[in-house]
Amino acid sequence: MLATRATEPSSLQSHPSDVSAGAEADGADKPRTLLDAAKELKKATEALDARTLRMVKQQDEESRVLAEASQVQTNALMSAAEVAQGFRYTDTLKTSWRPPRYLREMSEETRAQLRDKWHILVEGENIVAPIKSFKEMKFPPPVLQALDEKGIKRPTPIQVQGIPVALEGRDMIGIAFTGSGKTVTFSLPLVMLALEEEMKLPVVGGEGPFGIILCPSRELARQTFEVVEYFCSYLQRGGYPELRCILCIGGEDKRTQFMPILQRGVHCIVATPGRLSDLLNSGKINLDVCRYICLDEGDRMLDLGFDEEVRSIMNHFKQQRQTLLFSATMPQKFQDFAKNVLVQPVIVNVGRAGAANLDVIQEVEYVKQEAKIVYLLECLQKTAPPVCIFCEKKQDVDDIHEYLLLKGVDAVSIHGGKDQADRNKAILQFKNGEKDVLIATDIAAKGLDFPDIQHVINFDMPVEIENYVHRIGRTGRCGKTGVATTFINKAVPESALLDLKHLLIEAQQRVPPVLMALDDPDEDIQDMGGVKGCAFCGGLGHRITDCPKIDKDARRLGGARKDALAGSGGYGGDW
Ligand SMILES: Nc1ncnc2c1ncn2[C@@H]1O[C@H](COP(=O)(O)OP(=O)(O)OP(=O)(O)O)[C@@H](O)[C@H]1O
Repeated sequence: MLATRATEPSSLQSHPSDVSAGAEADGADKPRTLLDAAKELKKATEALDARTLRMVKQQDEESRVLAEASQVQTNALMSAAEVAQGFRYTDTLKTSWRPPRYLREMSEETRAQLRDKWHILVEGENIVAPIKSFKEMKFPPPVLQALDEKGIKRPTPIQVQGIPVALEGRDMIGIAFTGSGKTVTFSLPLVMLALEEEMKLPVVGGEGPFGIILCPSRELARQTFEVVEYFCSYLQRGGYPELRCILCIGGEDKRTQFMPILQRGVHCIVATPGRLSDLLNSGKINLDVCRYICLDEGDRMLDLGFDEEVRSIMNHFKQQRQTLLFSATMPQKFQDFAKNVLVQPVIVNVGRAGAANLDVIQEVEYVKQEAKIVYLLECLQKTAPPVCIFCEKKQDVDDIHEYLLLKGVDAVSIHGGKDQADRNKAILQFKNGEKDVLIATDIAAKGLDFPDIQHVINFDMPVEIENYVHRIGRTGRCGKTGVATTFINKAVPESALLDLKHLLIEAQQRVPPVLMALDDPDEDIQDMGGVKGCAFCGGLGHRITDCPKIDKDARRLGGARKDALAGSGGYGGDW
């Protein structure tokens, strides 16, 4: 019995079996005594204890770091009154929308099979069946026509499940690859809610909105606003009532922006958090009848300095609202925390949150710092335009822009330091195909839908792997393929390189020798407590205790929030 038990730990650890092999070699003809077996067992147990202790310590430390880091995010989704009173809504909101009868009667087993077919993972209770066509989602004819004319014939997996969940009024966390059609998933239910309200009782001056969509950048807000307006305009042309939408973003004149519309009553608002929060606090807009809020790039919104603004917006709700969070990157633990504040939420997940879009061919090249700008020109030859170049620093954006113009490349650039008119013009020219190359900071990395980008070049590797996923996601959108090239060198922190290595492995891409040679984190630690990689940012090459993002948050919580972020050339306030 003792001898059998002694062999168990040795299969888990290399040391004990080495010892045992050594013992056999030393005295091959000596019989193994019970004392030998007991010694081996002791050694193996000690090694096992040390490993368990290390893992327990790591898990404790992770829970502590995570609890601190996530406090800001969770509270941001509740109003001050709700937090103070410990008040929770328990029932989900109801809408008049119902799926077709045959879907209502569909067995759980068939629902699960359909979800498997589309690679959709769901979590939550009483989840509506996935619906394979927009017609069966019961959109009115003008909406179906609008979709069709945009080339949107069949729903993508996130739409198949996400749209019915949102139409039913459920709180939701939607996670799907970049370019997989999340915007339509949260915009159409808002339009339908506004239409239903308007048809019940027409909006009067000063009233509304019924729903808001928050976006982390002005450019993304404008793009989403255009999508919402597009559907509303088709409805009106099709004989339905006018639905009025406004875009509330910084850097533009408020009066011309929307004052005349507010005087007539507004149905939908698309906004950046800073500007909307200002307008609410100054009493120009109210959320008295509002019952829908969607945070696009929800995780980024709450961890990049918008938490105060989001919380301040939440304070203006007078009733229960439907809350939706969408992103391509939403670490497991963020989902766990969001689940605590949403009301019976449904999580709809297509692919691992934070995974790269598989339609993007990812190439990584070692380029010395001083050679990067010259090599960039060669790299631009890889594909036809349009091409996006991303940099961490505003200064690099300006330098590359100047260099490419000198070399005769038709390029435009944007970053947070440019004035809004220049930013709008650059985006418009690039979207229209008038310019071949856009050079940008992460300001353009999230959510922007440029048609048919062929190639994304990362002039430098972002420290946060999520930014990498969003950047390369500007290409390979909605079923098309694209290429992403990333320059790396000694200046890139090892944790970023490790995250990149594991992301490439996951996406079955070629891993260059320089990344292959990196020492991986301990395997036990890599996949521990049911969390693969970092619980906070989703990076696969490090744990939360070494997360580069938490460092930034710590600085932020220390009071230097906007400055620290503004310096990065990326986020910061309402940009
Ligand atoms: N069902 C569909 N069929 C074809 N094209 C679609 C469909 N749904 C959306 N699209 C188009 O796909 C493109 C990408 O959609 P969208 O911008 O919503 O992606 P996303 O998932 O929000 O990406 P990101 O994570 O980068 O924000 C858009 O041009 C959109 O019009």
